[in-house]
Amino acid sequence: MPVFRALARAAQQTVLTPGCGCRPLALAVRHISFSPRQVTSDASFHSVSFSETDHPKVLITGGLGQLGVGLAKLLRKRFGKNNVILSDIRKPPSHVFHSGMTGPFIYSDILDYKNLREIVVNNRITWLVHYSALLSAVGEANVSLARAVNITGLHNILDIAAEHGLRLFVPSTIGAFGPTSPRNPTPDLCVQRPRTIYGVSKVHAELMGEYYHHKYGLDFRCLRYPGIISADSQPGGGTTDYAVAIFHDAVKTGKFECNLKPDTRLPMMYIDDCLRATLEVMESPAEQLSMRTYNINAMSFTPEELVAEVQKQLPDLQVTYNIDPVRQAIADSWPMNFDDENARREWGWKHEYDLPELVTTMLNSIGADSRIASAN
Ligand SMILES: NC(=O)c1ccc[n+]([C@@H]2O[C@H](COP(=O)([O-])OP(=O)(O)OC[C@H]3O[C@@H](n4cnc5c(N)ncnc54)[C@H](O)[C@@H]3O)[C@@H](O)[C@H]2O)c1
Ligand SMILES: C[C@@H](O)[C@H](N)C(=O)O
Repeated sequence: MPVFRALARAAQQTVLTPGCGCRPLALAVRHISFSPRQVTSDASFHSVSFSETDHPKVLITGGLGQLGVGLAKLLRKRFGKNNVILSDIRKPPSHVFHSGMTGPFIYSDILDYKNLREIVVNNRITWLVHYSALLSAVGEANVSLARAVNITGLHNILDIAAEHGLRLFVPSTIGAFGPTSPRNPTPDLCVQRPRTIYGVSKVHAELMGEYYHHKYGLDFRCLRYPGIISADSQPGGGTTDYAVAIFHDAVKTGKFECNLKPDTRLPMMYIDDCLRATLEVMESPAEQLSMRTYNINAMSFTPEELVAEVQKQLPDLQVTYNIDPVRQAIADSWPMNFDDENARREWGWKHEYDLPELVTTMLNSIGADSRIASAN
């Protein structure tokens, strides 16, 4: 048996404790002995091949967060509902779980390497969208968990993707930049010295993905998302969450308490643009991509500019400010405007929602939802 297959087999026997990610020795053994390039170049090991015309079989990790269900919906429309598997460690709401309506959901902890591999093999996965993460504010409140999920979890994902020849999407963020980066605008390539565990883990993800691409040929693709604004799903504990909360509070109570200063400028995007960008970069021919990590942007605003736009439609909205020092310090270190000209030029990125369009869409959607709720 060739040495690399013996090593790969030994690697397969390394089982990580679910939810723990704290067995450095086991990890070290796997990472020293396991070489994705050797395994993927072994045709008998990497036995399943797909023709160009096959639909991808997609696994989304961390799929019950703000973005995953929306992405699954978009991809299922495109590739068929059974070709997109949503996974998470949380219990799915019934409309997500009942596959007759939507598509498959399974439990998957990204810290459990063996379970991840089983899912990829048993379902013949070809694309992996890795959404599991702890966001900026939650990460600062629980650094060791953020380190495990965002860094150890990413290592598992990279190895699985390289081992099975997957196309891998990992989102990065405006939070991958820090106070020494140019902030207005922030280009794709510049100093990246973030001051949060979230930002550090995302720079690590960008660099590891690019390294695996160059060293092992991994088809790694990454977009740095701005703050994402959605009506149907709640944000998971980030610095930009205020820009979602304002719409719900404005419709339900007519009052909003903002946790960032009125002049804090951050790049933002409506969820439909974000998910479409993700599909577009995943479908782009490799020769169109001169880089593996791109900034994308749509708009940039401050709380007071957002409030003014919402008040055009809800003039009675009352806003107060009660600053959260943790979130404010994070926001003050992040880009104010994002330069995404490489994405626009190379693979045709174009946003559809600007600030007025965003506000109208959010208020219509939340207003309609609450009218339906009160009628019921
Ligand atoms: N939402 C945004 O504004 C935004 C902006 C930039 C980048 N991103 C990135 O996009 C991705 C998705 O973001 P989101 O807003 O949906 O995040 P979210 O916090 O709403 O959801 C993350 C999901 O990860 C899951 N998760 C946590 N630990 C896990 C584990 N051990 N195994 C499997 N799943 C686990 C959680 O249960 C949760 O459902 C993240 O990587 C995030 O960094 C999001
Ligand atoms: C910007 C993004 O990464 C996330 N919404 C956060 O604030 O943490």
